[in-house]
Amino acid sequence: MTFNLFGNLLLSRDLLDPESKAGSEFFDAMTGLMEWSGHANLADFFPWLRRLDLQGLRKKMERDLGKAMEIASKFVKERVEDKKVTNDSRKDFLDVLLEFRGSGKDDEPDKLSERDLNIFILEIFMAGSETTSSTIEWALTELLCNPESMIRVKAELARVIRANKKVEESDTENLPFLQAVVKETLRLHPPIPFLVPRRAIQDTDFMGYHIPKNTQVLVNAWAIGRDPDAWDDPSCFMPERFIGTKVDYRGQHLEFIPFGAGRRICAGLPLAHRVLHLILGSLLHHFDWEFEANVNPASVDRKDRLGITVRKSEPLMAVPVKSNAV
Ligand code: HEM
Repeated sequence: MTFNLFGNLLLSRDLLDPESKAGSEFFDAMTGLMEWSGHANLADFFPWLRRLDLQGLRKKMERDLGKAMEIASKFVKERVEDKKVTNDSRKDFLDVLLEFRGSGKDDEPDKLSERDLNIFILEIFMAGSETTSSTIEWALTELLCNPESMIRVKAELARVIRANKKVEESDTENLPFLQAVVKETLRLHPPIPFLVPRRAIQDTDFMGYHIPKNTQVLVNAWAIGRDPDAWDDPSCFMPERFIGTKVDYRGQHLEFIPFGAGRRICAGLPLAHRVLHLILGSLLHHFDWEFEANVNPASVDRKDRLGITVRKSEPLMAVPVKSNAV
């Protein structure tokens, strides 16, 4: 669902249209890219193995990256041709990239090269789609395992969203418990648990540790979100812990950094904030949810799977039932 959402936002394309061969090939190549780029690689521990590519990861990356770049490039070329013959005033993200004009001085180009355009497109899909869908999957899993929170969030939606109405972006500010559910999900299940790796640019002494120049440093946002010095009952799903506090994920509260903090904080945070509440709110408002037969809170799989993002190891199989509230 989020892949399709970004397809529409970036390219005005329905990428999961079963009729679209390019859409499904692009989806497969991007899914592969996300899988291989997050896979544990022996060469990271034993750099002399790099040339051998024992796990075949480089080969698979090159194959899927090549395919994804080729399809993205086709989408861009089609748009450039379309713009010559149509007078469509609608603007999506690709139009904005195509119309970008820089100073051409220092490091700023006068316009984006075809390669940069393709990389922008791939980066947004990689950074935005799995992170968002994994958060929604975990939120539903936690709510199904914690029926009191499920009842409370659905009651809030039924009260705030008028009958027969859809959830709108502008409703989010009136849904404090839904916001608390999203925060609590990201506290327990940050999709990028070690953020993006940093490299020390000089020898550094920090809190009694010596960090030599060029050391790769990982920030463990997962452990920070479960630190018992910062959180009561850290492993329990309790959205109400955020009610009445100002703690949020915009990089000001360092005990809670699922989007990172500082100058490299997630560039898509404002979009993710909107999309997460809109999708989760809509799914909860319009449907009641149940586990599939033979699954219950005690038996549901709660393991993580490592890729470029961390997501549920076994996909959640939940059953939607049309809600009586709407
Ligand atoms: C639940 C949703 C998301 C989460 C949890 C998330 C999390 C993150 C994290 C942890 C980082 C690295 C920050 C750091 O190392 O300090 C990051 C970077 C980034 N994210 Fe997100 N992200 C999400 C959604 C999105 C979306 C929807 C987009 C774009 C449409 C996006 C675009 C980016 C980009 C471009 C970067 C790189 C920024 C840079 O290096 O300057 N993200 N994100």
